[in-house]
Formats: sequence, structure tokens, C-alpha cells
Amino acid sequence: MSSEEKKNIVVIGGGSWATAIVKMLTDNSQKHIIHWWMRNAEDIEHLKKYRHNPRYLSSVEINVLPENLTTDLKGTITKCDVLILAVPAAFLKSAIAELSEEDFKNKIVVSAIKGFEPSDNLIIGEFLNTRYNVSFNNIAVITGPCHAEEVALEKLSYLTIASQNTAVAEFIAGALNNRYIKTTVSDDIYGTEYAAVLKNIFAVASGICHGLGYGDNFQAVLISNGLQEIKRFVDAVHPIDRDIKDSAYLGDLLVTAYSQFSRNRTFGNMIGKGYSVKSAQLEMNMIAEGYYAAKCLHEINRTYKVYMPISRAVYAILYENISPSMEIRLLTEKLS
Ligand SMILES: NC(=O)c1ccc[n+]([C@@H]2O[C@H](COP(=O)([O-])OP(=O)(O)OC[C@H]3O[C@@H](n4cnc5c(N)ncnc54)[C@H](O)[C@@H]3O)[C@@H](O)[C@H]2O)c1
Ligand SMILES: O=P(O)(O)OC[C@H](O)CO
Repeated sequence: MSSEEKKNIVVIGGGSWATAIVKMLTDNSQKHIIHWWMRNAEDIEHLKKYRHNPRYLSSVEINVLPENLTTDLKGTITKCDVLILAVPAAFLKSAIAELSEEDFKNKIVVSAIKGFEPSDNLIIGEFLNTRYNVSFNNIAVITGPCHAEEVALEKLSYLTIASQNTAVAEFIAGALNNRYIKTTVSDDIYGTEYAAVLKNIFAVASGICHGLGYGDNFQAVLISNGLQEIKRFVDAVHPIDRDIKDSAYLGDLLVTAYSQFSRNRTFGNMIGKGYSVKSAQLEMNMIAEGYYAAKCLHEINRTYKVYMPISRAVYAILYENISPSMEIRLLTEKLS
């Protein structure tokens, strides 16, 4: 796959991250041909008319040709070489329900999603491979510490593109970089994906503790222990030589646990302050993947039995109706 060749690339999803990725791609000097699919026809009409997404990152000017803005998923995929999935994991199956194995044939499929596909408890790479028979040679993931809101502001950000196929990772890295996005590549597709999903659970924990009134001193201990949980888990699931301090692992955990833009931390903060899960979700126009991931991880970890006290505490608070203050008090005895 030559990085010089112009390709048709479609971004699938209508939220903040999809909008940010469209911006990165269209600010790239390579000028691939960018297409954008979202399910809402009114939003597509708005985009064609005003060149802004009405719901997410609405300050960003969208430079996609009107004829490439679409609600016709199958039709647009037929024309494209590269598909970038950017819908929350919980809605992925329904978003692509009309597609079959045939539609993915010979396509490069890139997941920008940081979540488990909840009906199968699979990371997205595995889901694409098992459900649609996409070869791991044609799969990549976009990860690293990067909030869509900062992309909108063109703040310098770093992304890691992971794939077992270096040429594919390098092609995607080349298509995304621009004056404010730097990209690196990795072959740790499993480890980077799992770490990116797990960090959302620790951001929920961080928010819960903030909401309960714990301070920065405790947060630092919580997040250090969170990194150890990530390491234990990814080493159990996919034991290869990796440096957990790389930005795709530690960096992503830090940005989500500390940033004002974090969806997961915001959601956790509301839970710590006494909101129910339902009311916290209703209050946010955005999706906190950590809520769904906590349940999937709990189920996956029945197999691996990795010691994960923070993830267990988040699960107990969100799914077993245990009081946040009581559960976090118990957790404090397990951290060091
Ligand atoms: N926002 C970021 O900064 C960022 C960065 C990296 C990765 N991601 C990942 O990108 C993925 C997408 O997240 P996002 O931040 O763009 O989401 P978001 O919270 O900004 O937007 C929510 C999206 O979900 C859609 N949605 C809501 N309810 C739905 C339903 N019932 N059925 C179908 N779709 C529904 C909305 O239309 C919207 O497109 C997630 O996996 C997230 O972890 C986000
Ligand atoms: O920090 P969150 O919860 O908004 O997640 C967004 C990204 O995954 C950060 O890299």
C-alpha cells in the first residue's frame, strides 16, 4: 500500500471523534478523497449546507465535498478503499447491520473505537476478524492520548496507529498526520486496543473519586494502580514485549483521567456526586465507553482472573448498586 497513492477513505460515525478524524484527514497534505457517513439525514443536510456538524464540534469547518457526505453506508463503502469506524462500540453492530462479509472484502478497516463490542465481549479488531472475516493484515486501530475537542482547536496531539501489517499502519499514519497531529506506528494491535478500552474504566473511577471529594494525592495513587491493572491484564491476554509507559498506554490513561474534556471522568464524577447511572447518561450528550467496558471486562476476566480491584469496584458501583463512598473506601485498602 503506497503512501503516495490517493485513496477513497470513509469515516463512519457522526460524533465528536468522527468529526475530529474527518478534520485531521482533510487537513493532511496528501489529500486523499474523504467520504463521511452518518445515520442522521438531517445532520447530513446541515453539513452540506453549512459545512459544520450541528451536534458535535460544531465550530469545526468541514471540507468534504457535498457529494461525499452520505447516509448511504453500503453505497459509499463500495467506492472506498479504507473504512474508519468511529461510532461508540455499543452501537457499532446496529450501525453496520446492513453490511456483510462481502462488503469488507479487500478493504482496509480501521477502528478508532475505544470499547468492547458488548454482545461478544470482543475488542473491535477481533470482532471484525471473527464476525466479518477481515484479515488482521487489513485491520488497524487508531489510539493514543487525543481528545476530539483539542483536535478542533488544532492543539498538538500524538496518535499511535497499530496493525500487524506495518504497511497498513504506515499508510493510515501518513493519512492522519498534519501540522498539529503527529503519528507513530505499533504492531501491538491487541495491547493497544485493550489498554485504550481499559483506561476508560479508570477514568470513570477517577471521576467517581473526584465526585466523592478525594484529592490529587489520592488520584495519583489511583492512576498508578490503574496502570498496573492495565499491564497485568494485557500481559495475561497478549503477552509480548511492550513498554506500558508509551503514550498509547500510559499517555492515554493520563489524558482521560485528568482532562476536563474526558467523557468517562465526567460521567464518573456525576456518579460520585450521587447521580444514578441513567440520570448521568441523560445529562451527557456524549457516550462514556467506560460504563459498557466495565461490564464486558468483568465478564472477560472470569476467564483470565487477573487481579483488578479498581475495575471490580467500578463494576460494583455501576452494576451492583453498591454505594460509591462505601466501595471506594474498601478500595483504598487495596491500593498502595
Ligand atoms: N471523543 C474523543 O475525544 C475520542 C477520542 C478517541 C477515541 N474516541 C472513541 O470514539 C468512539 C466514538 O466516540 P465519540 O466521542 O465520537 O462519541 P460522542 O460521545 O461524541 O458521540 C456519540 C455518538 O454516538 C451516537 N449515538 C448516540 N446514541 C446512539 C444510538 N442509540 N444508536 C446509534 N448511535 C448513537 C451519536 O449519534 C454520536 O455519533 C468511542 O469509542 C470513543 O471511545 C473518542
Ligand atoms: O477521555 P474520554 O473519556 O473522553 O476518552 C477520549 C479518548 O479516548 C482520549 O484519548
